[in-house]
Amino acid sequence: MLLGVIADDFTGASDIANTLAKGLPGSGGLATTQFLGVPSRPAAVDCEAGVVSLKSRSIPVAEAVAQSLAALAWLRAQGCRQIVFKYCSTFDSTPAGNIGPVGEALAKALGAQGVVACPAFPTTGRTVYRGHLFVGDRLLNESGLEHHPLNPMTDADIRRWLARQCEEPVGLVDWGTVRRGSDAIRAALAAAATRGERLVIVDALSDEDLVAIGAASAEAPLVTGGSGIALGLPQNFIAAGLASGRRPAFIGVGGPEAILAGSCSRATLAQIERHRAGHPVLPIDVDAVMAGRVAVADLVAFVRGHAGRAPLVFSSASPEKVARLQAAHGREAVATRLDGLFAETARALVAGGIRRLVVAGGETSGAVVSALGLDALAIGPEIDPGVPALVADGEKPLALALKSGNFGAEDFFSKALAVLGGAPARGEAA
Ligand SMILES: Nc1ncnc2c1ncn2[C@@H]1O[C@H](COP(=O)(O)OP(=O)(O)O)[C@@H](O)[C@H]1O
Ligand SMILES: O=C(O)[C@@H](O)C(=O)COP(=O)(O)O
Repeated sequence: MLLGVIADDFTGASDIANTLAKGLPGSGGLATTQFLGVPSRPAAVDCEAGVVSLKSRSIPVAEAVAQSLAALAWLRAQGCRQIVFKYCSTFDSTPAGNIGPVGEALAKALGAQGVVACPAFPTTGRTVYRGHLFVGDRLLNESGLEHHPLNPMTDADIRRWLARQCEEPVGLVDWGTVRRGSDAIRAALAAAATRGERLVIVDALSDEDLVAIGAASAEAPLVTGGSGIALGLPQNFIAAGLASGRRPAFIGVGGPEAILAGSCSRATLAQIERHRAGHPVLPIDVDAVMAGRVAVADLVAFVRGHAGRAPLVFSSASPEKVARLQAAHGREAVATRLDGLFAETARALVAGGIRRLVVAGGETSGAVVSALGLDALAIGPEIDPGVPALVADGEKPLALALKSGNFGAEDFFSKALAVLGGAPARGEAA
């Protein structure tokens, strides 16, 4: 394995796996596998990039650090020459962590200083300018992310936000330097390292900026960021003759389908509205769940009763409703209960024959995929930016889409089911 990624949630892991598998147009990507948790056995010999998916974004700092270091140890044992720490393009974290502590721990373990920290993902509207993160034309803290159920993002100055999580000074490479290209970026990172800056926010406004940052990082033991930070990395290995850039063929999976949504993001709410116009949907009554009046069997019965019509079950709700539910039942308690409900429902559905499963939400996807007991996923074509089709091999293959809350066009759900079934994806000839 050439490149190892430690991702702090499962949707984020498939997002960066997609970037690495795709590579740059014309030059190809790396043969990439998404692992679910730290594997207990070696990777296949033909795996060039391995993405270890953790569920470490919103857990206590010490646990996140320990899990990330365990992932690092496994990736190094597979021979990785470079490590990426993947976090959210909207920098989801609390002032207590976990991006800073995990980033610093990995950097110390690898002896790295002046480490890139760049969540930019311009295709989905995330850009970084003078250390401030924008979502579209809004600052992060006015983008809707300030209402996130677990990690409300209330400061767009991510250098300041990261510094609150870090023990060591946080640097900045501004866009004026980035636009001068990879040599200038490399020199600025080296200067940051000599000043004792362990993590360095790097501005990026476009894919060209990210490719330049990737080229500047060819020899870096560690880079950190959103999936955009991986845009230029496969090319470093291909240019060095270490990888071929060829992509394995994707074979879709037919059979019964279900959609589960626990994300409360704006994008997911809009996708639910679009889907409910033509398909059966079951909104979950969260108060009833908390009172024990709604259970797995109710959700499973709904999906089975609407087989073949792309049934959707969702707990997603507006910020006002989420705030009311959290005040009534407790933030953690609601999230734990709902994540558990989706996980058990998915397990029952797959045991009952579901072969195509779409899940919306990072925490939700982590809970679902963990419950399914899968250990590795092959990366298929991109459904929408940041969301690939995934296939778990086995006696009966299972096709999955794990959608980050904020990703995907309004017609995402039905499009995802079609691509999982083998229909042509974005940019592919019919
Ligand atoms: N109606 C609701 N009220 C409160 N919390 C909810 C509700 N629905 C889902 N949640 C919780 O909110 C969290 C959403 O996070 P996640 O699944 O990561 O979505 P996203 O990808 O949008 O961040 C989950 O832990 C989920 O259980
Ligand atoms: O970087 C991103 O935006 C995504 O890959 C991601 O991590 C999103 O997380 P969720 O919104 O929790 O799915």
